[in-house]
Amino acid sequence: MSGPAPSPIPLEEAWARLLESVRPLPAETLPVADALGRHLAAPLTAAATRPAADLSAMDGYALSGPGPWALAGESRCGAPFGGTLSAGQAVRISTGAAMPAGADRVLVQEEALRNGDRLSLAAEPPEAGANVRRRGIDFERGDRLLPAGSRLGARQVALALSAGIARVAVHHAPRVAILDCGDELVDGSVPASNGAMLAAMAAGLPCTVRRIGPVADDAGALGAALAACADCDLVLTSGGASVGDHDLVRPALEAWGARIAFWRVAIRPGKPLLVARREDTLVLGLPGNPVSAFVTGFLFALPALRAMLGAPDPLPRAVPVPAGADLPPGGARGEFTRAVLREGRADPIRQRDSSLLAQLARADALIWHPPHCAGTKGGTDVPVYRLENGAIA
Ligand SMILES: Nc1nc2c(c(=O)[nH]1)N[C@H]1C(S)=C(S)[C@@H](COP(=O)(O)OP(=O)(O)OC[C@H]3O[C@@H](n4cnc5c(N)ncnc54)[C@H](O)[C@@H]3O)O[C@H]1N2
Ligand code: MOO
Repeated sequence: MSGPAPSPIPLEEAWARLLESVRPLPAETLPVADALGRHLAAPLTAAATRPAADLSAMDGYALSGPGPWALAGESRCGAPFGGTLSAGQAVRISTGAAMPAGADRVLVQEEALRNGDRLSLAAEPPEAGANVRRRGIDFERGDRLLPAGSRLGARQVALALSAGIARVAVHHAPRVAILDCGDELVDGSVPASNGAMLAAMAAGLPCTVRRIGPVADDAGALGAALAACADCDLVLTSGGASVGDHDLVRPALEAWGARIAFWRVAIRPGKPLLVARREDTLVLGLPGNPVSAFVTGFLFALPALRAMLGAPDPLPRAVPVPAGADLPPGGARGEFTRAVLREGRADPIRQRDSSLLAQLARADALIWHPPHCAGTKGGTDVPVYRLENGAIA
């Protein structure tokens, strides 16, 4: 790609082209507890039935037939009652303990009158099946529990372990390199905060991160830094992505043999975003302005990582939230306005300069204002991306 800078492409097109450029990484098999945050490479199928037997849902007495009853023993978790009850017999039972053969209901202990080994009712008799969890009501062995692509969070880890699954096939964790680019970062006159910020954003996902640089605005230095990233799945650069004389990321990528998928997106902040691929390495050239680096990291780098991890739906999701104030009509670029969520509204932050970290740090959402949209009255629902969790539930 050479000559004048191309026209920025719409956000939706940029997202589509990004997702075309990313494939889930190959699968590996891991112990379930080590697979936290990974996405399944194959469906999860129950290897056991849960509950494995009929269980009591309450502490009380398992009953056989009408009362009064004679106590015949106890069923505890891990120590079930071995015999079979006949009508007029009961056993003391704990929550989660196996129902004895011959019993069909549980009387909760608060509704029982006990006199030695004799048991009678203090209230209405329980109906047949009362307070019993039937075998297999959660799932049966062989049931399809989760489809391929599901993310293993805390609840899914618990489900897999409960279903008797010790190891799972998941997509590999991406290897990420993060490069800070700019002479002012090398000489220390500007702290290289973008790299640390992007590494912190990536840390919410399973991946390994290598920080490189700061790298000088110099074709040789950039080329050497990129060459050190050839084994990575994702390379994030920040800075040097625009059109100035010292914005060398694009030519350095081309010299390295990368193919540019697109450069420049019609969003503010974040217009200079560049996406390229070299063999199995995806490169996202993020703009240097800190808010631009954050917004493009949020909108493109986190989704790219999620897609590599095998997420079927890796893009952030907007939710409708009433705008806390009037918003002006949209321009040629769609605008991601930093906002503070307060009392169910998204209060826009007025300052738009993409270098302002103090405003970014107090924001907890982005309001999306599409290109050329009409002005919006305060109180009207607008699409809002929550910043926590990368806007993924
Ligand atoms: N003539 C034009 N100029 C600019 C355009 C344009 O279209 N035409 N686009 C503007 C937009 S929009 C953005 S955003 C910036 C992005 O520029 P670069 O990606 O080339 O970034 P730099 O020029 O290298 O740096 C910009 C700014 O950010 C600071 N920076 C850079 N890296 C870091 C880092 N790792 N940590 C903290 N801060 C960093 C750098 O010191 C600069 O202040 O271009 C506009 N210009
Ligand atoms: O797009 Mo730049 O990111 O506006 O400042």
